[in-house]
Amino acid sequence: MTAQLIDGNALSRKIRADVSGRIAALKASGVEPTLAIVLVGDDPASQVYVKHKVNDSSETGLTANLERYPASMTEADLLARIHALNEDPKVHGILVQLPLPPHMDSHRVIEAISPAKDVDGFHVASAGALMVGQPGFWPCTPHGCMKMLESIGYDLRGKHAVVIGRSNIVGKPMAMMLLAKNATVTICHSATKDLGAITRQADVVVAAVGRRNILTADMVKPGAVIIDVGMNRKEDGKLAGDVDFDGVKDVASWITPVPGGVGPMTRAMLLANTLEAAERAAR
Ligand SMILES: NC(=O)C1=CN([C@@H]2O[C@H](COP(=O)(O)OP(=O)(O)OC[C@H]3O[C@@H](n4cnc5c(N)ncnc54)[C@H](OP(=O)(O)O)[C@@H]3O)[C@@H](O)[C@H]2O)C=CC1
Ligand SMILES: Nc1nc(=O)c2c([nH]1)NC[C@@H]1CN(c3ccc(C(=O)N[C@@H](CCC(=O)O)C(=O)O)cc3)C=[N+]21
Repeated sequence: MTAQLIDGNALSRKIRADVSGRIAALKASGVEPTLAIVLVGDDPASQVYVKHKVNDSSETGLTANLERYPASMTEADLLARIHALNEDPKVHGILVQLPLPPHMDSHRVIEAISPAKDVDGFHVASAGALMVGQPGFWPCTPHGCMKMLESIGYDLRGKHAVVIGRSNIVGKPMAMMLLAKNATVTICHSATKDLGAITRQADVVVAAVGRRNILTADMVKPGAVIIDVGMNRKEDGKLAGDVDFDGVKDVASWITPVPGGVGPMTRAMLLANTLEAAERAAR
């Protein structure tokens, strides 16, 4: 069996086109949807990601204001800047690129963002809203994964979904979203014993660890759907996910590639969340 590809580039293009149309409508009513992107320090990967986000924004008609600060910036100064952005009615979304320099407390920084502008969905209020099923911003990566499952018409009800990884920004919210769609959810992490015994029972596996080949063909039930969130650099500098793609594609029914899978979807959902923030502010 050879799995079909869930093409994140193609799906994100559709979502961006839809977002783009809604942005144009909002602009026609006099509102300029605006995202503030705050980058502290000079982490090379963060620079690349932020550049992507700025390009995505301008392509869809969103105004992205990139603010760059030196790694030496104090946490107090960053918090003051966030408070100013919270108060600024022209700014609808605030994204503070992670990781922050080690002398800063990321939790404290994220909690400073107004939940109404938390387009990353990282604030505790956003996490709580997701958990209890109230409206709020959903973290972009797991939300993008749900859109990918939706795009293949996959009905999660009663299915066993296994999430590998339990971070606050990917694994845990992913599990909540799958649960909300009536899947039976298992969350695995670094203390999980015999990961393969669990993943072999899965109808859907979401791998979000950050380690290559965490999921190999022998760990996959024939016909399973595989979502690969991982982003790793190979020795040759190329990107690879957490899944042994070449092996698993012969067992799975659907699989997401890396690159061109979850990554572009994460970026599309950021645009969608920012538009949503602007639409709410306009109401
Ligand atoms: N494509 C995209 O848009 C995005 C991709 N990513 C990528 O996704 C990956 C995960 O990101 P993130 O959630 O932030 O990472 P974290 O490092 O915060 O979390 C990794 C998780 O993997 C678990 N883990 C580690 N080793 C194992 C193991 N051997 N078996 C099972 N579980 C294990 C950890 O367990 P424990 O909790 O016990 O330590 C932890 O819960 C990374 O590669 C990251 O680059 C992230 C965000 C967006
Ligand atoms: N506040 C904050 N919000 C984030 O959402 C956030 C963050 N900080 N810090 C870092 C992680 C990582 N992340 C990615 C998003 C898209 C791709 C992506 O588009 N990847 C492309 C390839 C990009 C390339 O070529 O390097 C792909 O998979 O096809 C990757 C990684 C968002 N993150």
